[in-house]
Amino acid sequence: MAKTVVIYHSGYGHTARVAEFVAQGAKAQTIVISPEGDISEADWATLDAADAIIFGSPTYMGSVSWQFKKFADATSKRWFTSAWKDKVAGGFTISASPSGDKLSTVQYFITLAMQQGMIWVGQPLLNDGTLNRLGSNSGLMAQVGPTSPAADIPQGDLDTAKTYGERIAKVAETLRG
Ligand SMILES: Cc1cc2nc3c(=O)[nH]c(=O)nc-3n(C[C@H](O)[C@H](O)[C@H](O)COP(=O)(O)O)c2cc1C
Repeated sequence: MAKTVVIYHSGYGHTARVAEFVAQGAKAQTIVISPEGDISEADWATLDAADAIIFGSPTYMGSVSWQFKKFADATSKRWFTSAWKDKVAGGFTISASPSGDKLSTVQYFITLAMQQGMIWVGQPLLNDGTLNRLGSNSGLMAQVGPTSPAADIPQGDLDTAKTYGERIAKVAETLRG
């Protein structure tokens, strides 16, 4: 079975809740980027051994959090040896505003994946008002108001997250052959 890993940073628990559902769908192991923007050597080894990596970050000021960016910069060591080439990639974000410039965050994930020679998987679900409510096809987006706790993230967004995880795991399995 293909090995899928979800790696994310979450400042206040919202991204963590979405990550839970993505990981459930993908039957993935999760790695949490610390408040200092770090992961352990064992976590790096887990990522290196993965067939698929799914990136997650809240949208902060129209991009990934600085902790996620610190992790992304640290992946440059993998870039030098094309170590992550041909791994499957995906990404998810959450923000408070309906748009909130989440697309910039997803596009950053795509750039990171392309720099690493990975194979990006988008979000093909049509917006039916519940699933893919936000109508994002580039990657997974969720949204909940600025004063709402993670428990208030709409179930449709979480179901979409699960479906996205399932899709990435399926693509990874297919490519693995
Ligand atoms: C520093 C900071 C910057 C933020 N910038 C944005 C933003 O650009 N757009 C937006 O819609 N929400 C923004 N938010 C709201 C967060 O995206 C939102 O609360 C998200 O659910 C937080 O996820 P987390 O709990 O995983 O950190 C910002 C929040 C913080 C703390």
